[in-house]
Amino acid sequence: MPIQELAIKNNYTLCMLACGTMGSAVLSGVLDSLSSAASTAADVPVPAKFIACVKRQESADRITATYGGKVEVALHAHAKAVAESDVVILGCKPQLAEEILSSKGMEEALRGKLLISVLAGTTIKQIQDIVGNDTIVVRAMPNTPCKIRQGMTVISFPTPSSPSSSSVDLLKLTPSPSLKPTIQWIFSQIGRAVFLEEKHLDACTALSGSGPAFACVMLEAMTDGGVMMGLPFAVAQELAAQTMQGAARMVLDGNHPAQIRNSVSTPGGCTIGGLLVMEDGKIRSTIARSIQEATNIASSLGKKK
Ligand SMILES: NC(=O)C1=CN([C@@H]2O[C@H](COP(=O)(O)OP(=O)(O)OC[C@H]3O[C@@H](n4cnc5c(N)ncnc54)[C@H](OP(=O)(O)O)[C@@H]3O)[C@@H](O)[C@H]2O)C=CC1
Ligand SMILES: O=C(O)[C@@H]1CCC=N1
Repeated sequence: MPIQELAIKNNYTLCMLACGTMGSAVLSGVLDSLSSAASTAADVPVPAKFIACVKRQESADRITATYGGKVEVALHAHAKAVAESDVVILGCKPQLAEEILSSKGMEEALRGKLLISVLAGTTIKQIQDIVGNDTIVVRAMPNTPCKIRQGMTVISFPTPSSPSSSSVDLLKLTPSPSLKPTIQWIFSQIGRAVFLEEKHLDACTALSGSGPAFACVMLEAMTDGGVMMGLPFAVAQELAAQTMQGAARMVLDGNHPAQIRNSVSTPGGCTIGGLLVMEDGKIRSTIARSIQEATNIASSLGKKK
């Protein structure tokens, strides 16, 4: 069967090849969704067995303590774990991808498999060049709220517009559209998932991948303001977090953020006073430029130093 026609069967084995912060977030969210009755769509393949690959004993112990018997841990025999799997999520640091993917037996183990890379700044072409033409490679950019099933993931398939490759023909390696529901199932169990062209992934890495960190700076600053004005810390933090969540949900429900801002701003009132101070501090360009800077850095993360 040509690799482009790869189809994943139900009750497949999912391997987290490097299961740190992001790998564990995805794993936790998927396991949580499987344990809730409403999660499983009738005709989409779902995983039934899970393997987590890590390097250090303390990480193996952490995974065993967190997931118990639901997840098998592979400490050294990573190629064997991959060989026993159908779908592999690569979750290592970008600079370790080459070492891990070209380790002994890995190319053979990955043959005929679906490899989903969550690595920042590392292109499908770069990964495909390491693993060869017998593995389907797609990219996904999730974020840490996947852990509580409130994540945002952007998924990219190889397409003719992906950066071109010298040694592999990505057009020939464009997987069958029938794989999309399988991949979308994983990431839509743990939040929202959208497909976008790979050329957008560095910006998505900055906006939604790094975004929880940016949002938390804003949240901490709002909390500090409340504490400064005499609120107990825990109360201030709860108010800040719930307020950010509420405003974000209104936007996701279709309200325009400018409209929300206007509706809160009573003429001559306290909100407009606070907003003007924010504008004096150039908060908008500071935040937008942070995304710009993070995008630029993301685009360089997969490059050899
Ligand atoms: N953190 C985030 O919010 C996001 C991260 N990403 C991407 O996810 C990837 C991982 O990031 P993150 O989870 O934060 O990193 P972590 O450092 O938390 O996890 C990296 C994992 O790699 C494992 N590892 C290291 N060497 C090997 C090896 N030789 N074989 C197998 N596993 C190995 C480590 O094992 P051990 O624990 O034993 O050391 C660790 O579990 C990065 O490429 C990043 O760009 C993408 C979106 C968001
Ligand atoms: O900071 C990083 O490089 C990774 C990618 C997105 C979030 N964390």
